Amino acid sequence: MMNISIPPIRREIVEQARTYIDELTKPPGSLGRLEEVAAELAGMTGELLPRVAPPGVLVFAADHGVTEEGVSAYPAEVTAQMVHNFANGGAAINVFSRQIGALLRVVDVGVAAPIADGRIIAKKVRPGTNNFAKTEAMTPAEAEQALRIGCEQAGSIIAQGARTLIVGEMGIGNTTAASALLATLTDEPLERIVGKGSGIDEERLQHKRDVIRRALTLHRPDPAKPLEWLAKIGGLEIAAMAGAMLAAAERRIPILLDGFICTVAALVARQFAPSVVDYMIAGHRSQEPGHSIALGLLGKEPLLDLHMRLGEGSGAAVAFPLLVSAAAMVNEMATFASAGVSTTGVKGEKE
Ligand SMILES: Cc1cc2ncn([C@H]3O[C@H](COP(=O)(O)O)[C@@H](O)[C@H]3O)c2cc1C
Ligand SMILES: O=C(O)c1cccnc1
Repeated sequence: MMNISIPPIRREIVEQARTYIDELTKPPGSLGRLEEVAAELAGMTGELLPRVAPPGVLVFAADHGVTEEGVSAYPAEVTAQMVHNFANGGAAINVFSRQIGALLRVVDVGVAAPIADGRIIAKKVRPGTNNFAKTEAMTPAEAEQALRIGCEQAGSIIAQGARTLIVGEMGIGNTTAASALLATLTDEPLERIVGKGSGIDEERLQHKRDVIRRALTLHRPDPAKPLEWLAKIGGLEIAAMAGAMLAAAERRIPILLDGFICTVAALVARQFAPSVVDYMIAGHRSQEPGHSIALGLLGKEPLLDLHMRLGEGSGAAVAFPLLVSAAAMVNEMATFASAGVSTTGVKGEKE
């Protein structure tokens, strides 16, 4: 098994940051959630004055055998087609990555079709998973290999200078895998967990739930055995995403979460090392209904709710400028003392 060692959050730095933030030239608490985010970033990085840029964006791509059950609005070929689109810079995550000055890498961990493009990192564990409605998606060894690839890619983008990690995905059918994983972590019924993903109609949605129900009955997956759990009903990109998050937390690098699939990958990471959650900030709330359930399990309140439902890391990338604002506030604002601003309000009216 993997050897994961995550340092604890620096609680004393969180406290120091809170005290310092109250000394900045503003009524205490008036920058709201940004103040909390700044203190959290300080505790994660161990720096009273944290820096979050540049962000590193890792997009992991893989295919899902379960697509043969007709669970997505799009054919499985779209995964490979979108990988080429990523290489050419034309996808949403390319646009938002450029906007935020991110280091962006796209990694093939299991696309079914051959990808021969020097701009895509070639780490194919296998060409897509098996249909988990019929058999195990992959072997535990393959799940572990994908996890390790995620770890390595995060380690390398961080070594390249990334100070925040955003993890995205591309994989037609992956809302089915993510929903199946989530269903084993909660008592919520499939009616509340499983959504329309890329946009299926009501009839196909019923079918998607049936497929997941069948798979859960077949495999009886146990999240307490995370590699087997991932192997039975997971996905290669989901495993790689979880691995990347674990590696970021090991290096005190804040993780900015994207939507449904990313948040389920965060829950997967937690099954390997619970304290990884301390290094996560939820970027946004996706429209996929299971996302709110997954966020609830993680205990995270998202920064944004823009009615997005894309994945790729897009929601996290759009939320990233809020981390920049939080860090800039502590790095650049004057204190009452340095600016010569009076801290004493009218008696009884301060705060
Ligand atoms: C063109 C296109 C671009 C995407 N980018 C992300 N996804 C998102 O949709 C897929 C999951 O939805 P489902 O489980 O319904 O297949 C994933 O690839 C996810 O990243 C896309 C989907 C499409 C069609
Ligand atoms: O929230 C997500 O990550 C998501 C939702 C729908 C389709 N693909 C991804």
